[in-house]
Parts: sequence; C-alpha cells; structure tokens
Amino acid sequence: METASNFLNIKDVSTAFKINGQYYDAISHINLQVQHDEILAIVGESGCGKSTLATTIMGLHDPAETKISGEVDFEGTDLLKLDEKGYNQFRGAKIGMIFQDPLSALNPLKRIEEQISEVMDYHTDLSAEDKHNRVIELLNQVGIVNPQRTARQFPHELSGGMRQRVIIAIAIACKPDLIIADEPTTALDVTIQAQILDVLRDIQKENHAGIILITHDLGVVAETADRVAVMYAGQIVEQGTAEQVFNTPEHPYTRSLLRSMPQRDNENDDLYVIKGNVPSLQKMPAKGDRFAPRIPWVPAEAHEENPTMHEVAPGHEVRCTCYKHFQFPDEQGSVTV
Ligand SMILES: Nc1ncnc2c1ncn2[C@@H]1O[C@H](COP(=O)(O)OP(=O)(O)OP(=O)(O)O)[C@@H](O)[C@H]1O
Repeated sequence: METASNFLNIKDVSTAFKINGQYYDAISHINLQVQHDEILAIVGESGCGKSTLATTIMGLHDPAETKISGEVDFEGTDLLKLDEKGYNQFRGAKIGMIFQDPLSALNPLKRIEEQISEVMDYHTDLSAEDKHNRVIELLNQVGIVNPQRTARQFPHELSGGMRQRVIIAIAIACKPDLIIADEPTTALDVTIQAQILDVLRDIQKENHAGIILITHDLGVVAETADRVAVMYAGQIVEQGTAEQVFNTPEHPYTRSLLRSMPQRDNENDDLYVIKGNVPSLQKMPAKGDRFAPRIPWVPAEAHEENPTMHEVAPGHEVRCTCYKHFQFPDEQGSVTV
C-alpha cells in the first residue's frame, strides 16, 4: 500500500480582484492539503470563492487585475512563482482541469481525436500510432462504448455526458497527479452525473491521482469525497473527513447547508432556507465572523473578533467559537440559550 503524502500544499493563499481601481479579496488565507489517492471536495454556495481558488492554483488570473499571495507548493514547486511558460509545463501534464461546461471547453471545429492528441503533442513525444492507441485507451477508460467512432466525431455530435467524458479524457491524457474538477456534473442530468462521478473515482484509483472536486451539490460530495472543505465568503469555515463533516458537522454554515439539502426520505418536509446572501467582495466585513449576519439570533459575544480555526477532532477543524453556541431556532423562531 502506498503511503499517503501531501503533494499539494496550499499555504495562506489570498486572491484579490481589482474593482474600480481597488483590490478586494475573493479568497482569504486559504490553507489546504491534498494527498495522492484522495478526493477533496470544496463546497459552498455560489460566490464563496471555490472557482477563484481553482483558477488561482492553475495560474489562470491576469496579473494586471489580480493580486495573489501565499504559496501553492505542488510536489516541491511553488506554482504561484511560475511565469506563463513555467505553468504550461504543469497544466495538462501534471495538473488536469475539468470545467463545468464541456461544450465551451471543446473546439467545435476539431474532431475528438485531434483534441485529445493535442495535449499529448505538447507534453509527450509519442508517435502518431501510439497517440492514436492512447486516445482509444482513454476513451475506453472514461466509459465511451465505441471509442473508434467517437474519436472521429465532432463535439456537437455528442451528448452532454459524452462531451464531459471527453473533457475528462483530455484532462487525464498525460496521467496528471492532480485533477481539478470544477462543477463537473452540474450541467448533466442525475443519471449521467452518477456515471461521471464513477469515472472520476475509477481514475483516481487507477492513476493514484489527487482530485479537487468543486461543487455546490452536497449529494455529490457525500457520494464521492474522502475529505471536505466548506467555504464561506472566501474562507474555509470547516474541514475534515467526509464522515466528520457529514455526521458531526460543527460550523453553523455547514449545519445550515446540510439542513437545506433535500433528503430522499423526507421529501415532504419544508427545507431550511439560509437567510440572506453571500456578501459581495466590496461588502465583505473587514473583521468578525463573515457568517454572523445570516444567523442573527446568535449573540455577538458568541463570535470571535478574528475567527480562527479550531481542531475539534483529529483532522476536523472549524472556524470561530460560535459553533459551540449554535442552535437552529424552533418553528416559532425562538432559541433556548
Ligand atoms: N474576475 C473577477 N473580478 C471581480 N470579481 C470576481 C471575479 N471573479 C470572481 N469574482 C467574485 O469573487 C467571488 C467569488 O467568486 P467565485 O466564482 O470564485 O465563487 P464560486 O464559489 O466558484 O461561485 P460559482 O459556484 O457561482 O462559480 C464572487 O463574489 C465573484 O463575484
């Protein structure tokens, strides 16, 4: 059995966007680790900074419009110090990325074989025959039934699920150690979602890759992830194993997300609604608990002035001490303190 190792260490990473001449943090002081053979899910509502984290790791921001600090140590290289040429050695080779919208990620004018081969042209010196064989092998690996036929097709001739399989084939063509999948199943219907997640899990096992799976769908996370990081307003508010986060969630935001998730066995129950919205970057409070305005019944003194992470069990961390005091209001809206 391989021993686990953190091959990706995200240390104190912040990314700020320039808006009307001023910089505002979209993600603040993120610390995360990813190991080989694991799927780390990053969850949170829209606008919490999940995609910004992914694109920061991948070096996809325009330096004229963004300010990035911290360190992304990937197998000993700080990715944040690379220039575009340096990044190109990693993207597609050691790091594969899967985006939400497979149609816009594929070139409509090129056949599938050509699009999968391109990434190998850049990063390998395989012969034409070896490349063709690898294309067929990859299409097989992502569960495409007639790979020879699909290889000759154009993206518009494929269904959404097939296109997403092709995107995964491109992402894994060079056997990356890290795969970043940003909402890989959001555009797909439920049955296809399950198939795509199976493909991702199989790849993780076969390639011993580490996967960062970004999603707002907790159902996807429960079925797929080994570890979970919950993001709110640009910060990690809770992280732990999937079991810890799902069975013993601590942060009020995690608990609220879970409570607002439809359950198969209580379809008729009213779902909990988290009041308010994720603050925009310009409205982000400079200090205090960023989630406090959405749980106004929790007294101010329950929150820390500068919330920090607290270890509640080995590997299970929660931001802010308010978790110790948090309760949901009852149906009449009252809370027993
Ligand atoms: N290029 C940009 N310029 C200014 N603000 C941005 C930019 N990109 C993202 N933002 C803002 O940063 C915050 C985080 O956005 P981000 O897309 O990372 O969130 P997310 O959790 O991935 O949401 P979604 O699931 O909708 O993609 C949001 O407030 C968003 O409006």
